[in-house]
Amino acid sequence: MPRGRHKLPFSGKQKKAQLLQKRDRQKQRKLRAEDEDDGEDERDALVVNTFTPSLQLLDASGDSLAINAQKSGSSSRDRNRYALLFRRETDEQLKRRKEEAKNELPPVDSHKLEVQSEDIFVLQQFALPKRPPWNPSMSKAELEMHEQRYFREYVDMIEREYRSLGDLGYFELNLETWRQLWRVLEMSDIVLVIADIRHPICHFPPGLYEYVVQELKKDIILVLNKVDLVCAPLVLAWIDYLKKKFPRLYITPFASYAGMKMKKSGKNKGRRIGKLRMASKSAEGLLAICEEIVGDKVDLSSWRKKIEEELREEEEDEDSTDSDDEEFHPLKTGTQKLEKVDLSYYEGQRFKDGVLTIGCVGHPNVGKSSLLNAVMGKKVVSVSRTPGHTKHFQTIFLTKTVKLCDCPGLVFPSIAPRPLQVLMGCFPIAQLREPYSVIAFIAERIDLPKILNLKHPANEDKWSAYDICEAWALKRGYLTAKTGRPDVYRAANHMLRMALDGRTICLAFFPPNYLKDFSSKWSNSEDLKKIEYLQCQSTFDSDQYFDSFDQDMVENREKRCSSDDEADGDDADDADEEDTSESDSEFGATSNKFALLKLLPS
Ligand SMILES: Nc1nc2c(ncn2[C@@H]2O[C@H](COP(=O)(O)OP(=O)(O)OP(=O)(O)O)[C@@H](O)[C@H]2O)c(=O)[nH]1
Repeated sequence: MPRGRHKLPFSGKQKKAQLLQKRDRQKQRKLRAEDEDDGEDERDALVVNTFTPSLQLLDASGDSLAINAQKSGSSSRDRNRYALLFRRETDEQLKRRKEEAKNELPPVDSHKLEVQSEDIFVLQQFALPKRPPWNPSMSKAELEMHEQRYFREYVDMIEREYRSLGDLGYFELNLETWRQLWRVLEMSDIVLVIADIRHPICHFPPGLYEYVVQELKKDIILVLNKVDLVCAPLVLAWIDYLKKKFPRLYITPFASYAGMKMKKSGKNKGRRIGKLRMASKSAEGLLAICEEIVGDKVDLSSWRKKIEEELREEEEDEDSTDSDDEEFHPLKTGTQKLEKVDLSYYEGQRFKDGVLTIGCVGHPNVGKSSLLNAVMGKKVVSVSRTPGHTKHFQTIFLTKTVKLCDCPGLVFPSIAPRPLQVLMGCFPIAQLREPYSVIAFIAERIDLPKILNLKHPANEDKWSAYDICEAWALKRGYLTAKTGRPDVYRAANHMLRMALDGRTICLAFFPPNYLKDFSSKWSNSEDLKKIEYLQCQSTFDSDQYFDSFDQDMVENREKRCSSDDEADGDDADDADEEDTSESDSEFGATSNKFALLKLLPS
């Protein structure tokens, strides 16, 4: 036992009392989850109570909502300060949305999936609060006051300006988190914006691009992550759209889990089973862009060596039957050849000490931490399904000359509809008070009853979001303990987690004209193979996927979910559990049927 720590005497009676209390707490928690309304109230009370003085800056109106706040302990470092913080919705808004979820859904319309940047981001000049000017003579307290005043004005202005433009979505109200972004932007030589390929433009504020390129005069790379979740033509279409729209942007597709799942037998035997390994092909694409940007200013040979070693190892693992595989060259997605930007003004500080600093920024849950792990080839930062998991920026040396910096996710102001923001991972599902409108949002765009093979609870043809939840609750056997009715809240929650995960329910958006140009432009493109290679790296087994195309996939998923459920529990906190590298490994193979079959949503 460490010196100075003595075990306190603890009687059997006390132990019994403690166990009874624990059981009581568990019972209460279960009841709350069963009772929809009570559960929601409790969740709100919980998060609001965790406010700390540092967050009360924005809480004067009493309608802010802190997400993922940790309980303050006696520790002097208060972790609450890094909680996601959003404006709370009113009870009327929630009530109205709940009622609307009972309305009949319109027919599924694939054209609703085509979106452009302007649909989401307006008022580019206010894309983010920029660090206000300061000078070294300011004291720490003065600086903080100055930043707080500036930030309060920024928030007021955003709310004022957006009022006439449409519904302002959730956006980050926690100054501490924006400070983290400022710090990462300042220290980075290259800014890596990570976006989820299912809705890339929703994760990429044009104002951030302008700020980094024009004001900070730094290079910016957009990483389209999770490409294993969508079909390859869609990845190409997004790259094309984004390149045209943002000429100075470098873009690279990425699959953080491409190298994760290792087979125990067959073609990949000998792999490090269940362990995370480098997403080498994706990392190679990223390296190629960094080499183009830094030229001879930083020696990136150690990074290249690391990737080549990994590739060699992979090659050795490959069976001779793979010899017909084409040689892989990363997709060239550099910027259009434009004049080089004048970098002289910060050239002195650039690549400090011969080190390239790459800052990973982006919305919560887009996979920033996973990308870091995938580039490193091992688990160096923790990953979670719950948005807002990363609370403080972290730096990691990839090699002696390359430093990676993981910034906490934060939500930029936009007019993205709130249900979409939930699906983008900006708002933790466990904290939702009203999940039905998000189900409606999905069901208006993809055929949920068909995907989940649902039977209408009243044997009708027309569905409402509520019917879908009820049908899923019945299918899964989710019943409330009190009344034995279908537990629609729990069913909705479960479906939303599947949608976030993206394998069974995958709502992916398209760039303008994608549907029109699909056959002529995207489905036959020569670059498709390069994307497919990333998607299927190491583990692709076509038989496996084509055979299991039908309902099996949903059924298998369901089976896995039922066993998950015991671990999941009904409690909102469950979503906070960290994904272990073991559980992540299930992403190894591309498991979205649409991704592999190049299907369009029906
Ligand atoms: N299918 C798939 N899922 C991924 C990929 N990368 C990340 N994910 C999943 O996305 C979720 C979020 O990943 P994180 O790496 O924690 O995301 P983050 O951006 O660091 O999140 P914050 O901590 O909220 O800022 C996790 O459930 C990951 O398993 C990928 O390439 N493919």
